[in-house]
Amino acid sequence: MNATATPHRFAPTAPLRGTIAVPGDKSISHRSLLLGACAVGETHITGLLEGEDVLATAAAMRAMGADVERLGDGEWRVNGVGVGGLLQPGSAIDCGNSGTSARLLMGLVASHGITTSFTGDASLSKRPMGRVIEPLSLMGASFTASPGGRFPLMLEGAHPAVPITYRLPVASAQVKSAVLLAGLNTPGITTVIEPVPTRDHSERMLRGFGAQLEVAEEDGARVIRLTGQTDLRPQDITVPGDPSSAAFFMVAATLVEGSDLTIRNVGMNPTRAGLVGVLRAMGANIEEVDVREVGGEPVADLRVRHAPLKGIEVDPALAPSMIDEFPVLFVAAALAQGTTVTRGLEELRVKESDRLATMAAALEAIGARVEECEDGLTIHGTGGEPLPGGGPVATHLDHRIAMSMAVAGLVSREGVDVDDTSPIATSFPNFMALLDGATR
Ligand SMILES: O=C(O)C1=C[C@@H](OP(=O)(O)O)[C@@H](O)[C@H](O)C1
Ligand SMILES: C=C(OP(=O)(O)O)C(=O)O
Repeated sequence: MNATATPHRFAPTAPLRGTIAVPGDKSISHRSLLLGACAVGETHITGLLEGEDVLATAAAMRAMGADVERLGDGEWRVNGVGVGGLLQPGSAIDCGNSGTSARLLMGLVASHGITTSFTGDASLSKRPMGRVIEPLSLMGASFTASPGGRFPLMLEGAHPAVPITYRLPVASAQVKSAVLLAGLNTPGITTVIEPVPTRDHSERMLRGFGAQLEVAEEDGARVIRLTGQTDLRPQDITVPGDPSSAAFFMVAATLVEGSDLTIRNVGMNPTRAGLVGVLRAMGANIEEVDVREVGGEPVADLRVRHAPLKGIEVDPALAPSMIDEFPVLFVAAALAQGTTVTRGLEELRVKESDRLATMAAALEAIGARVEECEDGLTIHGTGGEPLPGGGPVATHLDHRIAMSMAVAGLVSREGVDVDDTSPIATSFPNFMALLDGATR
């Protein structure tokens, strides 16, 4: 457990009602700062997620010469240094708990004449970095990593870097984005081949910033070609609400009887929205109201009313479009009628915690019936009966485990003790306040 752990008991509550808005999308927030820093002139951002992960990216961009300023709630201004203009930071780049900061920043630094070390917390220091070290080494960067290709590590950027064609061996938007960001300051064309599509915010935003980027469908794969060393134009960015944060409220309102909750302004990019379809297939009542486009991303208000769920087999092909939502889906499955089977989720083992093992242990600790296999969980639901509850459940510095088990507490008999809620601040600082407000 974390030295400054903040335990909390989540007890059964009143139904979730009214209207809430979740904070800005974490992936888009990181990228707004990174790309804003690579443009010349002023990028203006509204709705930026002010979670610890994104603040780590903001601090890194400042340390490398960008002028990054908070103007108000979620409103930020970035005066960039231009493509290739990043400076040597004065000290190590601390990525905290954030895999996205770690991998995207390594990509950016890899094609600059910068030598710097990267550090992170105990969770990030266990996560694999070999997946970005490999392509960035092919581009000419050199690395001295901790055993197993882990943090802390030292990166010596290549200047000039070498353009590569890289086929992603793992479905990861972070690896794709690391190579593309390295490609920004690399002469020639950097190509990423993506056999399994992952979130496409980097491609959308690079285009929005004026990068020369083309996406083609070739032999069943997405092929992304970026021409390096062209200027980026500063942008006005409106960050939509994070569907991965909305997920906790979608599941909570579905499970708690009597709930009728509207979640405003949720990003519905098809590469992110897998959970909505899966919950609907289980019987959830989720209505998309006022579907619109905000800042180049589809957005909707979601009205979620309580509905009984039934277990299903989740198509493994959906995994990338809901990769961060599985912990809370497991909670929904634990309350469904019948069995839910998930497979193809080996990536969950290398997130902030091993999310298959952590969720299996946490759900079992509160009385759910779960079987864990190498790449998924099989969960036998209660058919709507509350789970017994109990704990304390171990969250292992993983915000999504903490929030998922908070939702489980709402539909338990005794409540659920979560050993540490402090990691919630990495992605959803006002989670507890929104939950209190919606259940009052
Ligand atoms: O690119 C991104 O912003 C992210 C990609 C995903 O990670 P992987 O690329 O490791 O799948 C996701 O789990 C993470 O929360 C954010
Ligand atoms: C996996 C996650 O984030 P990251 O990889 O940025 O730590 C997440 O937010 O669930």
